[in-house]
Amino acid sequence: MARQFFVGGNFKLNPASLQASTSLIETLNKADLDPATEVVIAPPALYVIPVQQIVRKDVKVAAQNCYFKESGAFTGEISPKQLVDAGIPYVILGHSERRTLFHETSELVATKTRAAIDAGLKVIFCIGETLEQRESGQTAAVCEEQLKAFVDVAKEVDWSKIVIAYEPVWAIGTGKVATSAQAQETHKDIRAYLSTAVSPAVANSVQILYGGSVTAGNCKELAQQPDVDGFLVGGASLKPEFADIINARK
Ligand SMILES: O=C(CO)COP(=O)(O)O
Repeated sequence: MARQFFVGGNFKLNPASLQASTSLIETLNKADLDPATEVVIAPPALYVIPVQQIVRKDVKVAAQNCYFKESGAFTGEISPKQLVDAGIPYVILGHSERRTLFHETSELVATKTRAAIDAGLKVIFCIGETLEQRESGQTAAVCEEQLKAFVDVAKEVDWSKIVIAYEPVWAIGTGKVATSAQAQETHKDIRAYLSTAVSPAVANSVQILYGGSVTAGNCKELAQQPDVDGFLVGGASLKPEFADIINARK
C-alpha cells in the first residue's frame, strides 16, 4: 500500500504574537492545497487551541512537546491526556532542539512517545545526527540508537500512530539541505533497521519525513525519492511557500 504524503509545519517559538499566528493561519486557509497530502501544523503551546479553532478542517494541529505524566506536580509541562482532551491529535517528540537545548535523552523521548500513543495521540518522532557524527560515518548508528530506545518500550504499540522525521541536525535552520541522495540513503537505512527490529510490514508502512532547510525550491526533488514520504518544515512553514511544499508531489 502506498504511503500517504505528509507535510508538517513546525513553527517552533514563532510567531511572537497571537495576531501574527492568526494571519499566518489565514494565509494557509486561503491556499490551494493538494488534498492527497496530510498536513499538520505545530504552533507554540500557548497558541495550539486558538489555532485549532481557526485553521481549515483539512489541516491538523500538533503540539511541539508533551510530558509522559497525566497530571501532577510537573511545573511547566503539558500532558498527553490534556492534549487529547483539547482535541489535538498530534505531538512532535524528540526534536533535536529538545534533545540538545533541553537535554532530553533518547530514553525520555521514548517514554514520552509511549505515553503519548497510549493516551491516544499520534507522534511525529524526530531523529537525526550531528555534522560530526555524519562525518565520522555514524549516521545510521545514531538514528538506530534514537529509534531503538523507543523500540525497546514499543511492545504491542500501534505503529500507525507514529510518523518518523529524519532531521539531520546540521541541516536544521542552516540553509544546508541534505541532498536527495543523502536523505534517500538514510531513510532506506531507517526502514532496514525497522524491518529487523520491528517487522517488515511496519518498515514498509511507516511514513518517514525529511526535515532540515526544506524550501519550495528543493522540495520537489526530495519528494521524488522512494523512501521520502514528506517533510517536517521549520522556517519555510512560516512563509507562503509552505503551500508549495505541501504541493510538492502535485
Ligand atoms: O527543525 C526543523 C523542523 O522540525 C527544520 O527546520 P528548518 O526547516 O528551519 O531547517
